[in-house]
Amino acid sequence: MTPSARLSAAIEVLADIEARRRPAPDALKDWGLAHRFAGSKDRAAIASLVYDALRRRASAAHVMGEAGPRAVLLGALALGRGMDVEAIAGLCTGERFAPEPLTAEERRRLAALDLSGAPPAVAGDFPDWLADDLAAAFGDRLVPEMAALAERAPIDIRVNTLKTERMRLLPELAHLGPELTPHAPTGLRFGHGEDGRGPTLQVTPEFLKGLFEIQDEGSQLVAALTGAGPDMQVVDLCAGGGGKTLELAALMDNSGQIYATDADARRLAPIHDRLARAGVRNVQVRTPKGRGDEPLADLAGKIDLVVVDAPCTGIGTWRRNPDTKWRVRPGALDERMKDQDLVLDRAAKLVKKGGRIAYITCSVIPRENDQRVAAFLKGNRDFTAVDPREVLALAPDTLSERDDLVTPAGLGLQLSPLRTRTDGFYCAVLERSR
Ligand SMILES: C[S@@+](CC[C@H](N)C(=O)[O-])C[C@H]1O[C@@H](n2cnc3c(N)ncnc32)[C@H](O)[C@@H]1O
Repeated sequence: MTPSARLSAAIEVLADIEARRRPAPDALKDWGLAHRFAGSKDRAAIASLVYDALRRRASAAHVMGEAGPRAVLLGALALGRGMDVEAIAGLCTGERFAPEPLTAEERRRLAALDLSGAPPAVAGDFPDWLADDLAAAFGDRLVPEMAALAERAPIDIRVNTLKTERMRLLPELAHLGPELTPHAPTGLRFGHGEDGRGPTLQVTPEFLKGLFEIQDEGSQLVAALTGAGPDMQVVDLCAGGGGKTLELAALMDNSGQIYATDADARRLAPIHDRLARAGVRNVQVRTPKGRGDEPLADLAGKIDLVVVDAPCTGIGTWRRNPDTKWRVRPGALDERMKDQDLVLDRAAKLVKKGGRIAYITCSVIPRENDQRVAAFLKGNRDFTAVDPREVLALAPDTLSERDDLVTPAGLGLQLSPLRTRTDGFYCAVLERSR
Protein backbone atom coordinates (compact mmCIF):
# COMPACT_ATOMS: atom_id res chain seq x y z
CA MET A 1 0.00 0.00 0.00
CA THR A 2 1.14 3.54 -0.62
CA PRO A 3 1.55 5.95 2.32
CA SER A 4 -1.56 7.76 1.03
CA ALA A 5 -3.61 4.55 1.00
CA ARG A 6 -2.49 3.83 4.58
CA LEU A 7 -3.73 7.27 5.56
CA SER A 8 -7.14 6.57 3.99
CA ALA A 9 -7.28 3.25 5.84
CA ALA A 10 -6.45 4.93 9.15
CA ILE A 11 -9.27 7.44 8.60
CA GLU A 12 -11.63 4.52 7.95
CA VAL A 13 -10.57 2.77 11.17
CA LEU A 14 -10.91 5.98 13.20
CA ALA A 15 -14.41 6.46 11.79
CA ASP A 16 -15.32 2.92 12.84
CA ILE A 17 -13.94 3.48 16.37
CA GLU A 18 -16.01 6.63 16.66
CA ALA A 19 -19.23 5.35 15.09
CA ARG A 20 -19.37 2.08 16.99
CA ARG A 21 -17.51 3.11 20.19
CA ARG A 22 -15.15 0.20 19.72
CA PRO A 23 -11.73 -0.48 21.21
CA ALA A 24 -9.01 0.41 18.70
CA PRO A 25 -7.48 -3.09 18.60
CA ASP A 26 -10.88 -4.58 17.60
CA ALA A 27 -11.44 -2.01 14.87
CA LEU A 28 -7.91 -2.56 13.51
CA LYS A 29 -8.35 -6.32 13.56
CA ASP A 30 -11.63 -6.09 11.64
CA TRP A 31 -10.09 -3.77 9.09
CA GLY A 32 -7.29 -6.32 8.58
CA LEU A 33 -9.78 -9.17 8.11
CA ALA A 34 -11.73 -7.18 5.55
CA HIS A 35 -8.56 -6.15 3.65
CA ARG A 36 -6.51 -9.31 3.47
CA PHE A 37 -4.27 -7.89 0.72
CA ALA A 38 -2.69 -5.58 3.31
CA GLY A 39 0.63 -6.95 4.56
CA SER A 40 1.91 -6.89 8.12
CA LYS A 41 3.95 -3.72 7.49
CA ASP A 42 0.85 -1.96 6.16
CA ARG A 43 -1.21 -3.01 9.17
CA ALA A 44 1.44 -1.90 11.61
CA ALA A 45 1.79 1.46 9.87
CA ILE A 46 -2.00 1.96 9.86
CA ALA A 47 -2.19 1.04 13.55
CA SER A 48 0.54 3.54 14.28
CA LEU A 49 -1.38 6.30 12.45
CA VAL A 50 -4.55 5.42 14.37
CA TYR A 51 -2.76 5.46 17.73
CA ASP A 52 -0.97 8.72 16.94
CA ALA A 53 -4.36 10.28 16.14
CA LEU A 54 -5.87 8.98 19.38
CA ARG A 55 -2.93 10.36 21.39
CA ARG A 56 -3.74 13.88 20.15
CA ARG A 57 -7.47 13.57 19.63
CA ALA A 58 -8.44 16.69 21.55
CA SER A 59 -5.62 19.02 20.50
CA ALA A 60 -5.82 17.90 16.86
CA ALA A 61 -9.59 18.55 16.79
CA HIS A 62 -8.97 21.96 18.34
CA VAL A 63 -6.39 23.10 15.81
CA MET A 64 -8.49 21.77 12.91
CA GLY A 65 -11.75 23.27 14.18
CA GLU A 66 -13.58 19.95 13.87
CA ALA A 67 -13.49 16.52 15.48
CA GLY A 68 -14.08 14.13 12.57
CA PRO A 69 -11.60 11.32 11.85
CA ARG A 70 -9.96 13.05 8.88
CA ALA A 71 -9.47 16.30 10.78
CA VAL A 72 -8.06 14.54 13.83
CA LEU A 73 -5.64 12.47 11.78
CA LEU A 74 -4.41 15.44 9.75
CA GLY A 75 -3.99 17.52 12.91
CA ALA A 76 -2.12 14.70 14.61
CA LEU A 77 0.29 14.33 11.66
CA ALA A 78 1.23 17.97 12.14
CA LEU A 79 1.24 18.06 15.96
CA GLY A 80 2.66 14.61 16.68
CA ARG A 81 4.82 13.80 13.68
CA GLY A 82 5.85 17.38 12.94
CA MET A 83 4.78 17.11 9.27
CA ASP A 84 4.37 20.43 7.48
CA VAL A 85 1.45 21.39 5.26
CA GLU A 86 3.19 20.45 2.02
CA ALA A 87 4.17 17.01 3.32
CA ILE A 88 0.57 16.35 4.37
CA ALA A 89 -0.75 17.75 1.07
CA GLY A 90 1.61 15.37 -0.73
CA LEU A 91 -0.27 12.44 0.84
CA CYS A 92 -3.74 13.88 0.27
CA THR A 93 -3.74 13.90 -3.52
CA GLY A 94 -7.27 12.70 -4.18
CA GLU A 95 -5.83 10.05 -6.49
CA ARG A 96 -6.91 6.41 -6.26
CA PHE A 97 -6.92 5.25 -2.58
CA ALA A 98 -5.56 8.61 -1.36
CA PRO A 99 -7.54 11.02 0.84
CA GLU A 100 -9.12 14.05 -0.83
CA PRO A 101 -6.84 17.09 -1.35
CA LEU A 102 -6.57 19.58 1.51
CA THR A 103 -9.10 22.40 1.49
CA ALA A 104 -7.92 25.99 1.83
CA GLU A 105 -9.26 26.02 5.40
CA GLU A 106 -7.37 22.80 6.28
CA ARG A 107 -4.18 24.27 4.86
CA ARG A 108 -4.64 27.43 6.89
CA ARG A 109 -5.28 25.54 10.10
CA LEU A 110 -2.41 23.08 9.59
CA ALA A 111 -0.04 25.98 9.04
CA ALA A 112 -1.25 27.88 12.13
CA LEU A 113 -1.56 24.89 14.54
CA ASP A 114 -3.13 27.32 16.96
CA LEU A 115 -3.60 25.98 20.48
CA SER A 116 -3.72 29.39 22.13
CA GLY A 117 -6.60 29.64 24.57
CA ALA A 118 -7.11 25.88 24.59
CA PRO A 119 -8.19 24.59 28.02
CA PRO A 120 -5.80 22.18 29.81
CA ALA A 121 -7.83 19.11 28.81
CA VAL A 122 -7.37 20.07 25.14
CA ALA A 123 -3.75 21.23 25.28
CA GLY A 124 -2.89 18.15 27.37
CA ASP A 125 -5.17 15.72 25.49
CA PHE A 126 -7.12 14.15 28.33
CA PRO A 127 -10.81 13.69 29.18
CA ASP A 128 -12.44 16.67 30.91
CA TRP A 129 -13.80 14.68 33.82
CA LEU A 130 -10.27 13.86 34.99
CA ALA A 131 -9.12 17.49 35.04
CA ASP A 132 -9.35 17.92 38.83
CA ASP A 133 -7.65 14.58 39.56
CA LEU A 134 -4.79 15.33 37.19
CA ALA A 135 -4.40 18.89 38.44
CA ALA A 136 -4.15 17.51 41.99
CA ALA A 137 -1.29 15.28 40.81
CA PHE A 138 0.65 17.79 38.73
CA GLY A 139 -0.33 21.31 39.85
CA ASP A 140 0.95 23.99 37.51
CA ARG A 141 2.86 21.40 35.45
CA LEU A 142 -0.41 19.78 34.41
CA VAL A 143 -0.23 20.59 30.69
CA PRO A 144 3.44 19.72 30.09
CA GLU A 145 3.03 16.49 32.11
CA MET A 146 -0.03 15.48 30.11
CA ALA A 147 1.54 16.53 26.80
CA ALA A 148 4.45 14.20 27.61
CA LEU A 149 1.92 11.45 28.34
CA ALA A 150 0.50 12.03 24.85
CA GLU A 151 3.85 11.32 23.16
CA ARG A 152 4.69 7.97 21.63
CA ALA A 153 6.51 5.69 24.07
CA PRO A 154 9.80 4.00 23.24
CA ILE A 155 10.08 0.22 23.60
CA ASP A 156 12.04 -0.82 26.67
CA ILE A 157 13.36 -4.21 27.62
CA ARG A 158 14.69 -5.54 30.91
CA VAL A 159 17.79 -7.63 30.59
CA ASN A 160 17.36 -10.88 32.52
CA THR A 161 20.30 -10.84 34.91
CA LEU A 162 19.64 -14.47 35.81
CA LYS A 163 20.95 -15.33 32.34
CA THR A 164 23.05 -12.47 31.02
CA GLU A 165 24.18 -8.87 31.56
CA ARG A 166 23.15 -5.64 29.87
CA MET A 167 26.55 -5.00 28.29
CA ARG A 168 26.67 -8.58 26.97
CA LEU A 169 23.22 -8.38 25.40
CA LEU A 170 23.75 -4.90 23.94
CA PRO A 171 26.04 -5.99 21.07
CA GLU A 172 23.80 -8.99 20.31
CA LEU A 173 20.88 -6.62 19.66
CA ALA A 174 23.02 -3.90 18.02
CA HIS A 175 21.27 -4.40 14.65
CA LEU A 176 18.04 -3.11 16.26
CA GLY A 177 19.65 0.12 17.51
CA PRO A 178 19.37 -0.17 21.31
CA GLU A 179 20.35 2.57 23.76
CA LEU A 180 20.85 2.29 27.50
CA THR A 181 17.75 3.34 29.46
CA PRO A 182 18.36 6.63 31.31
CA HIS A 183 17.98 5.16 34.81
CA ALA A 184 17.36 1.43 35.18
CA PRO A 185 20.62 -0.52 35.22
CA THR A 186 19.08 -3.48 33.41
CA GLY A 187 17.19 -1.62 30.70
CA LEU A 188 17.68 -1.14 26.97
CA ARG A 189 15.56 1.21 24.91
CA PHE A 190 14.51 1.05 21.24
CA GLY A 191 13.03 3.81 19.12
CA HIS A 192 10.54 3.73 16.27
CA GLY A 193 10.95 3.98 12.53
CA GLU A 194 9.49 6.96 10.68
CA ASP A 195 6.21 5.12 10.23
CA GLY A 196 5.96 4.61 13.98
CA ARG A 197 6.81 0.92 13.96
CA GLY A 198 9.28 -0.45 16.50
CA PRO A 199 11.44 -3.59 16.23
CA THR A 200 9.65 -6.93 16.63
CA LEU A 201 11.67 -8.03 19.60
CA GLN A 202 9.61 -11.10 20.50
CA VAL A 203 10.88 -13.00 17.47
CA THR A 204 14.58 -12.53 18.24
CA PRO A 205 16.56 -15.60 19.35
CA GLU A 206 17.65 -13.63 22.44
CA PHE A 207 14.02 -13.20 23.53
CA LEU A 208 13.23 -16.85 22.90
CA LYS A 209 16.25 -17.80 25.04
CA GLY A 210 14.86 -15.73 27.94
CA LEU A 211 17.67 -13.15 27.88
CA PHE A 212 15.21 -10.25 28.18
CA GLU A 213 11.61 -9.27 28.81
CA ILE A 214 9.69 -6.39 27.28
CA GLN A 215 9.06 -4.04 30.20
CA ASP A 216 8.81 -0.28 30.48
CA GLU A 217 11.66 1.30 32.41
CA GLY A 218 9.20 2.72 34.96
CA SER A 219 7.98 -0.78 35.74
CA GLN A 220 11.60 -1.90 36.14
CA LEU A 221 12.32 0.96 38.54
CA VAL A 222 9.30 0.43 40.81
CA ALA A 223 10.10 -3.26 41.17
CA ALA A 224 13.52 -2.21 42.50
CA LEU A 225 11.87 0.33 44.86
CA THR A 226 10.02 -2.53 46.60
CA GLY A 227 13.33 -3.43 48.27
CA ALA A 228 13.06 -7.11 47.24
CA GLY A 229 16.35 -8.88 47.81
CA PRO A 230 17.97 -12.31 48.24
CA ASP A 231 16.52 -14.80 50.73
CA MET A 232 13.31 -12.88 51.39
CA GLN A 233 9.82 -14.36 51.60
CA VAL A 234 7.83 -12.35 49.08
CA VAL A 235 4.23 -12.43 47.87
CA ASP A 236 3.38 -11.01 44.47
CA LEU A 237 -0.33 -10.59 45.13
CA CYS A 238 -1.42 -9.20 41.74
CA ALA A 239 1.03 -11.12 39.61
CA GLY A 240 -1.04 -11.17 36.41
CA GLY A 241 1.13 -12.49 33.58
CA GLY A 242 4.19 -12.20 35.81
CA GLY A 243 6.03 -9.11 34.53
CA LYS A 244 7.00 -7.97 38.03
CA THR A 245 7.40 -11.54 39.34
CA LEU A 246 10.20 -12.19 36.86
CA GLU A 247 12.02 -9.04 37.88
CA LEU A 248 11.56 -9.74 41.59
CA ALA A 249 13.09 -13.18 41.03
CA ALA A 250 16.10 -11.56 39.34
CA LEU A 251 16.45 -8.97 42.15
CA MET A 252 16.40 -11.88 44.62
CA ASP A 253 18.96 -13.76 42.54
CA ASN A 254 16.67 -16.80 42.42
CA SER A 255 16.89 -17.24 46.19
CA GLY A 256 14.29 -17.05 48.98
CA GLN A 257 10.72 -17.61 47.87
CA ILE A 258 8.14 -15.71 45.85
CA TYR A 259 4.51 -16.75 46.03
CA ALA A 260 2.75 -15.42 42.96
CA THR A 261 -1.00 -15.24 42.71
CA ASP A 262 -3.80 -13.22 41.13
CA ALA A 263 -7.55 -13.04 41.69
CA ASP A 264 -7.99 -13.95 38.02
CA ALA A 265 -6.62 -17.41 37.24
CA ARG A 266 -6.73 -16.74 33.48
CA ARG A 267 -4.40 -13.77 33.84
CA LEU A 268 -1.89 -15.94 35.69
CA ALA A 269 -1.84 -18.63 33.02
CA PRO A 270 1.08 -17.30 30.91
CA ILE A 271 3.33 -17.03 33.96
CA HIS A 272 4.42 -20.67 33.87
CA ASP A 273 6.02 -20.47 30.41
CA ARG A 274 7.57 -17.10 31.19
CA LEU A 275 9.16 -18.36 34.43
CA ALA A 276 10.59 -21.37 32.59
CA ARG A 277 11.98 -19.27 29.73
CA ALA A 278 13.59 -16.82 32.16
CA GLY A 279 15.24 -19.59 34.23
CA VAL A 280 13.38 -18.57 37.41
CA ARG A 281 13.44 -21.18 40.18
CA ASN A 282 12.22 -19.37 43.32
CA VAL A 283 8.55 -18.84 42.43
CA GLN A 284 5.58 -20.89 43.58
CA VAL A 285 2.49 -20.01 41.58
CA ARG A 286 -0.65 -20.21 43.71
CA THR A 287 -3.64 -20.29 41.38
CA PRO A 288 -7.04 -19.65 43.03
CA LYS A 289 -9.33 -22.65 42.68
CA GLY A 290 -12.53 -20.62 42.42
CA ARG A 291 -14.36 -17.63 43.82
CA GLY A 292 -13.71 -17.13 47.53
CA ASP A 293 -10.65 -19.41 47.53
CA GLU A 294 -7.68 -17.96 49.45
CA PRO A 295 -4.61 -19.72 48.05
CA LEU A 296 -2.30 -17.88 50.48
CA ALA A 297 -4.13 -18.74 53.73
CA ASP A 298 -1.08 -20.60 55.12
CA LEU A 299 1.12 -17.50 54.71
CA ALA A 300 -0.77 -15.14 57.05
CA GLY A 301 1.65 -13.07 59.15
CA LYS A 302 4.75 -14.72 57.64
CA ILE A 303 5.79 -12.55 54.72
CA ASP A 304 8.68 -10.03 54.54
CA LEU A 305 7.35 -8.17 51.52
CA VAL A 306 3.97 -8.17 49.78
CA VAL A 307 4.09 -6.55 46.37
CA VAL A 308 0.70 -5.14 45.38
CA ASP A 309 0.85 -4.24 41.70
CA ALA A 310 -2.71 -3.04 41.99
CA PRO A 311 -5.47 -3.07 39.38
CA CYS A 312 -5.89 0.53 38.22
CA THR A 313 -7.13 2.76 35.40
CA GLY A 314 -3.72 2.59 33.69
CA ILE A 315 -3.57 6.35 33.16
CA GLY A 316 0.22 6.16 33.42
CA THR A 317 0.33 3.95 30.31
CA TRP A 318 -1.67 6.26 28.04
CA ARG A 319 1.41 6.70 25.82
CA ARG A 320 1.11 3.01 24.94
CA ASN A 321 -2.68 2.70 25.13
CA PRO A 322 -4.05 6.05 23.95
CA ASP A 323 -7.37 4.38 23.16
CA THR A 324 -8.05 3.71 26.84
CA LYS A 325 -7.81 7.37 27.81
CA TRP A 326 -10.98 8.19 25.90
CA ARG A 327 -12.72 5.01 27.03
CA VAL A 328 -12.14 5.14 30.79
CA ARG A 329 -15.30 6.17 32.70
CA PRO A 330 -15.90 7.50 36.24
CA GLY A 331 -17.64 4.25 37.19
CA ALA A 332 -14.56 2.24 36.24
CA LEU A 333 -12.38 4.46 38.40
CA ASP A 334 -14.74 3.88 41.35
CA GLU A 335 -14.50 0.12 40.80
CA ARG A 336 -10.71 0.21 40.66
CA MET A 337 -10.57 2.20 43.90
CA LYS A 338 -12.67 -0.47 45.61
CA ASP A 339 -10.37 -3.19 44.22
CA GLN A 340 -7.35 -1.26 45.47
CA ASP A 341 -8.74 -1.06 49.02
CA LEU A 342 -9.57 -4.77 48.95
CA VAL A 343 -6.18 -5.84 47.72
CA LEU A 344 -4.37 -3.71 50.30
CA ASP A 345 -6.45 -5.28 53.08
CA ARG A 346 -5.60 -8.69 51.72
CA ALA A 347 -1.91 -7.80 51.70
CA ALA A 348 -2.02 -6.58 55.32
CA LYS A 349 -2.98 -10.04 56.55
CA LEU A 350 0.11 -11.61 55.02
CA VAL A 351 2.79 -9.26 56.35
CA LYS A 352 4.83 -10.22 59.40
CA LYS A 353 5.88 -7.70 62.08
CA GLY A 354 8.57 -5.48 60.57
CA GLY A 355 7.54 -6.61 57.10
CA ARG A 356 6.42 -4.33 54.27
CA ILE A 357 3.81 -3.80 51.59
CA ALA A 358 4.92 -2.16 48.35
CA TYR A 359 1.85 -0.58 46.76
CA ILE A 360 2.29 0.09 43.05
CA THR A 361 -0.02 1.44 40.37
CA CYS A 362 0.48 2.55 36.79
CA SER A 363 -1.72 5.55 37.52
CA VAL A 364 -0.88 9.15 38.34
CA ILE A 365 -4.01 10.36 40.15
CA PRO A 366 -4.13 10.71 43.96
CA ARG A 367 -7.48 8.93 44.21
CA GLU A 368 -5.74 5.70 43.11
CA ASN A 369 -2.45 6.45 44.85
CA ASP A 370 -1.87 8.57 47.97
CA GLN A 371 -5.56 8.58 48.86
CA ARG A 372 -5.76 4.79 48.84
CA VAL A 373 -2.63 4.61 50.98
CA ALA A 374 -4.03 7.20 53.40
CA ALA A 375 -7.32 5.28 53.68
CA PHE A 376 -5.40 2.07 54.34
CA LEU A 377 -3.23 3.65 57.05
CA LYS A 378 -6.34 5.06 58.73
CA GLY A 379 -7.84 1.59 59.04
CA ASN A 380 -4.57 -0.21 59.84
CA ARG A 381 -2.87 1.60 62.70
CA ASP A 382 -0.15 -1.06 62.90
CA PHE A 383 1.22 0.17 59.54
CA THR A 384 3.16 3.36 58.76
CA ALA A 385 4.32 4.79 55.45
CA VAL A 386 8.08 4.54 54.92
CA ASP A 387 9.49 7.99 54.10
CA PRO A 388 9.50 8.13 50.26
CA ARG A 389 13.00 9.65 50.38
CA GLU A 390 14.18 6.49 52.10
CA VAL A 391 12.49 4.42 49.39
CA LEU A 392 14.14 6.58 46.75
CA ALA A 393 17.54 5.68 48.15
CA LEU A 394 16.99 2.25 46.53
CA ALA A 395 16.72 3.87 43.10
CA PRO A 396 19.68 4.20 40.72
CA ASP A 397 22.00 7.19 41.40
CA THR A 398 20.33 9.25 38.66
CA LEU A 399 17.09 9.28 40.69
CA SER A 400 18.03 8.68 44.32
CA GLU A 401 18.02 12.37 45.23
CA ARG A 402 15.08 13.47 43.10
CA ASP A 403 12.82 14.92 45.80
CA ASP A 404 10.52 16.16 43.04
CA LEU A 405 9.32 12.57 42.65
CA VAL A 406 7.71 12.65 46.11
CA THR A 407 3.93 13.04 45.74
CA PRO A 408 2.10 16.17 47.01
CA ALA A 409 0.70 14.26 50.03
CA GLY A 410 4.18 12.94 50.77
CA LEU A 411 3.23 9.26 50.99
CA GLY A 412 4.76 7.87 47.82
CA LEU A 413 6.79 8.43 44.66
CA GLN A 414 5.49 9.32 41.22
CA LEU A 415 7.31 8.58 37.99
CA SER A 416 6.08 10.08 34.72
CA PRO A 417 7.20 10.61 31.13
CA LEU A 418 8.11 14.24 31.87
CA ARG A 419 9.97 13.52 35.12
CA THR A 420 11.70 10.24 34.42
CA ARG A 421 11.09 9.50 30.71
CA THR A 422 9.11 6.42 31.77
CA ASP A 423 5.45 5.47 31.93
CA GLY A 424 3.56 6.94 34.89
CA PHE A 425 4.08 4.72 37.94
CA TYR A 426 3.33 5.24 41.61
CA CYS A 427 5.00 3.41 44.50
CA ALA A 428 4.51 3.66 48.26
CA VAL A 429 6.04 1.37 50.88
CA LEU A 430 4.16 0.61 54.12
CA GLU A 431 5.76 -1.06 57.11
CA ARG A 432 4.07 -3.10 59.82
CA SER A 433 5.34 -2.00 63.21
CA ARG A 434 3.51 -4.47 65.47
C1 LIG B 1 -1.64 -4.18 37.09
S1 LIG B 1 -2.22 -5.78 36.89
C2 LIG B 1 -0.84 -6.76 37.33
C3 LIG B 1 0.30 -6.77 36.34
C4 LIG B 1 1.41 -7.72 36.69
N1 LIG B 1 1.88 -7.59 38.03
C5 LIG B 1 2.60 -7.56 35.77
O1 LIG B 1 3.63 -6.98 36.16
O2 LIG B 1 2.51 -8.03 34.62
C6 LIG B 1 -3.30 -5.98 38.26
C7 LIG B 1 -3.79 -7.39 38.54
O3 LIG B 1 -4.51 -7.39 39.78
C8 LIG B 1 -5.43 -8.46 39.73
N2 LIG B 1 -6.40 -8.29 40.84
C9 LIG B 1 -7.50 -7.52 40.92
N3 LIG B 1 -8.09 -7.63 42.14
C10 LIG B 1 -7.33 -8.49 42.86
C11 LIG B 1 -7.40 -9.03 44.19
N4 LIG B 1 -8.40 -8.69 45.02
N5 LIG B 1 -6.44 -9.90 44.58
C12 LIG B 1 -5.43 -10.23 43.72
N6 LIG B 1 -5.32 -9.77 42.46
C13 LIG B 1 -6.25 -8.90 42.03
C14 LIG B 1 -5.99 -8.37 38.32
O4 LIG B 1 -6.54 -9.61 37.92
C15 LIG B 1 -4.74 -7.98 37.51
O5 LIG B 1 -4.12 -9.10 36.93
